[in-house]
Amino acid sequence: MNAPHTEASSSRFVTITEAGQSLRLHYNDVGSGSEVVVMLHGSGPGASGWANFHRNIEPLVDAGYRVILLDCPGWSKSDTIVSTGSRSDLNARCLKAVLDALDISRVHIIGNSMGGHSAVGFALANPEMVGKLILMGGGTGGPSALVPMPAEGIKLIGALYRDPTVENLKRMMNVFVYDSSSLTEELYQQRLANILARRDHLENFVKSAQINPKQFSDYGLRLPEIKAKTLIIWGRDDRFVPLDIGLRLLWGIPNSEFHVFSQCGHWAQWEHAEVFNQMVQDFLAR
Ligand SMILES: O=C(O)/C=C/C(=O)/C=C/C=C(\O)C(=O)O
Repeated sequence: MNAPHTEASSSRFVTITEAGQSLRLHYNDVGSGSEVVVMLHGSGPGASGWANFHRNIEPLVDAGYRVILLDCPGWSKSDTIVSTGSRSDLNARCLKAVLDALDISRVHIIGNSMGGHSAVGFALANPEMVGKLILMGGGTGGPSALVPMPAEGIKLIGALYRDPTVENLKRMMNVFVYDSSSLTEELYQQRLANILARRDHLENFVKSAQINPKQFSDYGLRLPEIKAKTLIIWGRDDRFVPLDIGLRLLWGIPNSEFHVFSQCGHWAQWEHAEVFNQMVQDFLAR
């Protein structure tokens, strides 16, 4: 039996140029299939590709895919940045530069929250490079028709960025998932360590939001341009990016379908990992 892949054994760096500035970005590269799946993480403090998707990597690698988890600028071991424009477009440009550097011309993308916004930004800018899209709890910024914005979870993320204490982390994580009893002390400590390891990321996130509070583009009017088959997945109980944003994606993206988990918050790929993994494999294989 093969040894399981680890964060350390799959850890890689690549240097790209973004707006004339050199950026060293971290990614994990797992598996060796000819079809590539990129996973893009969310915007919470301490998030990373590995932290967001560790329950989803192995099944896809076992199914024959190469999985690339990009840590966006401003997260984890990637260089820090102040984002003054659209962070979704910034991440999309960085992903394009990374794929060019790795000589990869076509990918499927799984995006979680900010990662979903960035995946849509990438698909709009580089339609010929996208096979299929899987968007969870994200895909466009812009208003909810039902829930006052910013949603309660997003306000708690802001508080944690400004004041990174274990109390604020627990307050945020408590509304992050449907069943907070599934969150272990080990998970909290790991996440807090990730957060405190990069104070520069925290400061720059706060600075970015002060300069431009609308970090995530509203792609609403451009969604019909997306030709890629798209699977939209949401938690019914998402208190960060409300469910009706998923409906906006379904209305806008011509070739899309929508799956909603009950008893699920903002982390469908973690909270319902087994069903999620099977659904993703079936969708990619269709
Ligand atoms: O404000 C938005 O639209 C997006 C919010 C996020 O991307 C939040 C994501 C949080 C995580 O994925 C996390 O692991 O903390």
